Amino acid sequence: MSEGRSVGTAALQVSGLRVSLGAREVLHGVDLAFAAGRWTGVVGPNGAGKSTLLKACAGLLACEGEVRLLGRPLRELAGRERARTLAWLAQGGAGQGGADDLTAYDVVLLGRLPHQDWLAAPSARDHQAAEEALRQTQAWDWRGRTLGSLSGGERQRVLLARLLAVQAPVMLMDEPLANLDAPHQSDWLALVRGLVAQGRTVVSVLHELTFALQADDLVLIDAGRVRHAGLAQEAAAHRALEDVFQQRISIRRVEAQWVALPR
Ligand SMILES: Nc1ncnc2c1ncn2[C@@H]1O[C@H](COP(=O)(O)OP(=O)(O)OP(=O)(O)O)[C@@H](O)[C@H]1O
Repeated sequence: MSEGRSVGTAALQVSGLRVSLGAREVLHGVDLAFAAGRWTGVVGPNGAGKSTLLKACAGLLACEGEVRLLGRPLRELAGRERARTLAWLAQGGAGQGGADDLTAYDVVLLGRLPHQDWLAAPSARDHQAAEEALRQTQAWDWRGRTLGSLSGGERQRVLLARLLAVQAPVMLMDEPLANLDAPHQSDWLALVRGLVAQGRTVVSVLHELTFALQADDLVLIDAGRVRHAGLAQEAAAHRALEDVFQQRISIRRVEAQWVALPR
C-alpha cells in the first residue's frame, strides 16, 4: 500500500482520481496503490468519499484520472474479463432491487455469470463454486429462500457468498460487516485472512475501526483526500486516525491487538 508511488505489484492503482457527483467534486485527485495479495482497510468519516473511491475502482462511476487493475487500464478491459478479475460487494446490498424474488442460491450463481458462455447453462464447476461460497458464509441452509425474505444479516451473507463465488483475484467490499452479528463479523475476519493467504487482494471499507486495524494496510480518507496510507500497525496510522476522528477515539493495544476505543 502506498500513496502516490507506482508499485510493481499493485493489484489496483489509481492516479489523479477525481469524481464529481451532482455539482460537487467528491474526490479531489487521489493517488493510491493497493498492493496485491494484501488486505487494505479503507476508513474515514461519513461522507469522506470511501464508497465513491471503491465504486470508481470498480469502474462504476465516471471519473477523471486513471484506474489500473493488475497493471492494465480498467477502461480497456472487456466487461466479462473485468467482472472475472474484480468482484464487488455494494454497501447495504445496493442495486439488488430486482433480485428479491430470486432464491439465495440463484443470487450466488449470478456471481458465476462472468465465467459462463452466452446463454450456456451453469456448469458443474459453477454449481460447486456457488455451494462452496454459501457454505463459507454459513448461508447454505437458506439456499431455497428468496433474497427478499432474509433478514439484513442473512442477506449480507448471501451477497458476500455471491462475491466469493466469482473467485476473483481482487475483491472490493463496501461495509461488509454491516448487519452481521459479532460471531459472523469474526468469521468474516477469518475469511479475509484465508483469502489473502491464497494470494487474493481484498479492499474493504469499514466503520468498525478495530477490525480495520487488523488489516495489513490502512487508507484513511477525509473530505475527498487521502489523509494517510500505510501499514495498519504503524503508530503514524493510529495518530492520523485519532486526528481525523477529532480525538474522539483512542487506539490502544489490548491483548496483543490494536483496538479503537471511544473517549
Ligand atoms: N448522487 C450524489 N449526488 C451528490 N452528492 C453525492 C451523491 N452520492 C454521494 N454524494 C456525496 O458524496 C460524498 C461522498 O459520499 P460517499 O458515499 O463516497 O462517502 P462515504 O465516505 O462512503 O460515507 P459513509 O461512511 O457515510 O458511507 C458525500 O458528501 C455524499 O453526500
